[in-house]
Amino acid sequence: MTARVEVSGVSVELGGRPVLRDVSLDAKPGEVVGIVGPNGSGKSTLLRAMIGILQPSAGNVRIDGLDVLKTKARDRARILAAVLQDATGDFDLTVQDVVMMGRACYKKAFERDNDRDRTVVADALAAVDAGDLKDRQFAFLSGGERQRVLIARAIAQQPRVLVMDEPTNHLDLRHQFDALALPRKLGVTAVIALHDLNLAAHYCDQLHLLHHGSQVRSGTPEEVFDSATLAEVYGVAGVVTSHPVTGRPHIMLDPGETMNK
Ligand SMILES: Nc1ncnc2c1ncn2[C@@H]1O[C@H](COP(=O)(O)OP(=O)(O)OP(=O)(O)O)[C@@H](O)[C@H]1O
Repeated sequence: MTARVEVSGVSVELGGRPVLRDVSLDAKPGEVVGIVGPNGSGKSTLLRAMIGILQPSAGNVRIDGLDVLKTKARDRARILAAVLQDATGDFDLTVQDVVMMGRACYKKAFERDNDRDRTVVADALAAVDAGDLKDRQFAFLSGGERQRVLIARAIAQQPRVLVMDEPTNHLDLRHQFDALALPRKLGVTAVIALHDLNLAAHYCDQLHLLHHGSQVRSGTPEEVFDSATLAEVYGVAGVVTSHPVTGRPHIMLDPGETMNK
């Protein structure tokens, strides 16, 4: 099941300072939306505001018309799941237990896990190629293994919308591709913060480029990326070409030519 996501005029102040100003996006059901921008531009803040961890000073977030920020956490968790940056936690739990936490939003307090929960958890682990990790202690996993398990926990919520902050962190190449292909495979709408602009261009239907908390470009990858924008926002020299195999926009950077030289 999938959903429309509408972010309208969201602004956030942190420590008495505006860190996000008037950000809007509209994702049609099943779309993959990328949030890009340099360090500190407000990507994580936007995602945190979208999932109700941060209270925006203005604006609202709607999923199929439902005001996410006014929805009870438990109801919200059935609709929207998140994988946040380095939310590794030092759980003294097995991998299966951690992923089972994703089922909590469907249960009453102290309700036992049932066969359906176990099937959903096994499927979620298989979706991130982590089935063989299920009995391992979460705390002793490698960074990439942990990241995949946390993605599995989000999948186990069976959400309509998946919000992911740098999901490719710690992942090897194949698992990066798998993680970004996952929303389409599951048929959910996704909003994903990404640093790798080529991955963003490949996997996202629409991109929103943040700079100093403002939304400076929005549109398809073709519309958002050009040499002038790379120079202005990232301070790097590069050309935007077409990927010879996929035909998607592909950025070729000249690392020797940063604008800070
Ligand atoms: N609790 C806070 N109090 C004050 N300022 C904060 C707080 N949390 C974040 N900020 C600031 O808000 C700005 C946006 O941070 P945010 O984490 O959203 O950026 P980002 O685009 O996700 O960056 P990165 O690419 O480094 O992950 C930064 O300048 C950051 O220092």
